[in-house]
Amino acid sequence: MELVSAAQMRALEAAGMASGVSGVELMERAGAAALKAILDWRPDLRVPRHAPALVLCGPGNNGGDGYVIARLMRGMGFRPTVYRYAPDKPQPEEAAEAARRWAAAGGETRPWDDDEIEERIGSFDDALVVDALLGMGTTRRMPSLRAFDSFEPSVWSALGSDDPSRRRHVAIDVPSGLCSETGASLGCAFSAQLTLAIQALKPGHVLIDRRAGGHGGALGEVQVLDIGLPARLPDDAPGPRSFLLDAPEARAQMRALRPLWQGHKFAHGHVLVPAGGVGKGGAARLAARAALRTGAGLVTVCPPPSALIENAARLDAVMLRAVADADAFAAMLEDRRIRCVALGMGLGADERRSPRTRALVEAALAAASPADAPSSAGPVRSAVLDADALTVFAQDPEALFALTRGRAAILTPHAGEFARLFPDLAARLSSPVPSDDRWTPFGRLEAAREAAARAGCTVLLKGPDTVIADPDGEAWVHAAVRERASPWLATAGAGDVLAGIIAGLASQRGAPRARLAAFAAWLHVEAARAFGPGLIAEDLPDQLPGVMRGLLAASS
Ligand SMILES: NC(=O)C1=CN([C@@H]2O[C@H](COP(=O)(O)OP(=O)(O)OC[C@H]3O[C@@H](n4cnc5c(N)ncnc54)[C@H](OP(=O)(O)O)[C@@H]3O)[C@@H](O)[C@H]2O)[C@@H](O)CC1
Ligand SMILES: [K+]
Repeated sequence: MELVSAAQMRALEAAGMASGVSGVELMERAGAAALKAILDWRPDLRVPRHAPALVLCGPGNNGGDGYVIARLMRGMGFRPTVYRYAPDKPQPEEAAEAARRWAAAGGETRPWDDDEIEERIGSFDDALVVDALLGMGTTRRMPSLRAFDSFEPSVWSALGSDDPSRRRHVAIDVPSGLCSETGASLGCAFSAQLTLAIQALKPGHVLIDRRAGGHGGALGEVQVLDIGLPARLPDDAPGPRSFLLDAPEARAQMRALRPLWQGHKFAHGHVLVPAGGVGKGGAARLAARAALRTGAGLVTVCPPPSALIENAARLDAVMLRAVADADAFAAMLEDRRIRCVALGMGLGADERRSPRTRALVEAALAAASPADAPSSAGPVRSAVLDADALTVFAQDPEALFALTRGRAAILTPHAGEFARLFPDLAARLSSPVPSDDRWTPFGRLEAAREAAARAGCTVLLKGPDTVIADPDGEAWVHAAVRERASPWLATAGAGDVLAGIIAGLASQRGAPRARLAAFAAWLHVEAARAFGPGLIAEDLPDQLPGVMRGLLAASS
């Protein structure tokens, strides 16, 4: 599913209007679809028709949606009151028309008043609250709105009102104060129990912003409302494209692998996983097993000769070959059947071990295919760099980027490794939204894109909301949030398994890399969810066959 930026949403809206639908009609559709969704979500609200409701309307078109909802609710017998925020600000034409229609229908509009809103909420804790203050047009820090405190989850749980049957806080498009591009809470944000995204999901619906200085802001359940705009972005829509790796896409990725499973084991590709020395081989073995379980034809763990016996005692289906140094590794890489090298896991980044780690990285990248190799050039060979393969370049990230630029490579940093390679981007990601005028949204998508452009290869920034970007700007988000949250993945070695899954997929299909890595993140999370509590990293690879079988069954 595509994640649509505010600028792209405007292009979509313009395309809809060019096909003859007016802006006023789009707003009417948005309002009607929102009210239907609210009543489907809480069918009990259909019954006591005189239920009180507060509709919080802002100065822009998000507010316009609110006036339409208020009018339609009134027509159904609700008693909504509109609170107008920033009443002196001129409204766009469509929103002004929606406000006129509301007034013509006899609706009551009151100026914003924190005390009054708080009081109303206090006296009607069963009131439906519709937040239509700000949507995609939020460009700067929100002033602190005391009334928003009344909707805070902690307040509702203290009142005993967080019981699912009493949920009533609905945000139109995005909770006001939450940046639709990044998910950042811009100072003060509405806490919703249901968020109704107009026409498409925006990045802010799936990204988690961890920066300090925000207050409130929750999405609750997220639904997308189709208001009849074109399903696809026009070709000339601005900005790079972003996608969510959701269940339909995971099934499509699985279907794309199926034809590859009919050939010889070498047709599935051979993966090499360099390992650390004595006592340090566990991480590489975890990655190797995951690569094999994901469908690599052959997987070989390559420890230094001193650790050969130890690894031999722990491996069966995974093969083993000692690699004394980078020259021996480079010689091994002359075998064209090797389709992927995954390295960094357990290799070591301390003074003693980093020369070997660095030399192996250099050899792996020198042997990786050019990123833009045509399919006529034969199978792609990729390199997956994780953990110590990244950390050894902390003092000199440019030296790494000189090797990765233009190569079929995937860097898989977690937040700490990302900060070592891209300290300025990490600092921007965590700095509070400035209180001065306009804010240029900078979130995980922007950070991953910038990192991929710098490194000249694919970058996967790990997290519950994993973001993967290619250097051309195409980006994928894999969101293990809400119903797909998988707290069990916070276990030692889980990252090694992810590197192995990526390698297993890359050994079968070398491209497109960002998409493939996003699918790996999906498999990784589903494996964790399939196992559930008590998960340790060793359990993950053996869950993969069941997860993949499930995807195939769902897509046949
Ligand atoms: N596109 C579509 O297909 C459709 C879109 N629709 C709806 O339109 C919504 C987008 O509408 P929008 O563009 O008018 O922006 P919106 O969020 O209402 O706010 C703009 C106003 O807020 C102000 N403002 C900004 N930041 C602020 C702050 N921190 N604190 C205070 N004020 C702030 C800003 O002021 P300015 O920055 O201009 O000074 C301006 O006055 C979209 O989310 C969806 O709900 C549907 O109706 C139909 C189809
Ligand atoms: K809103």
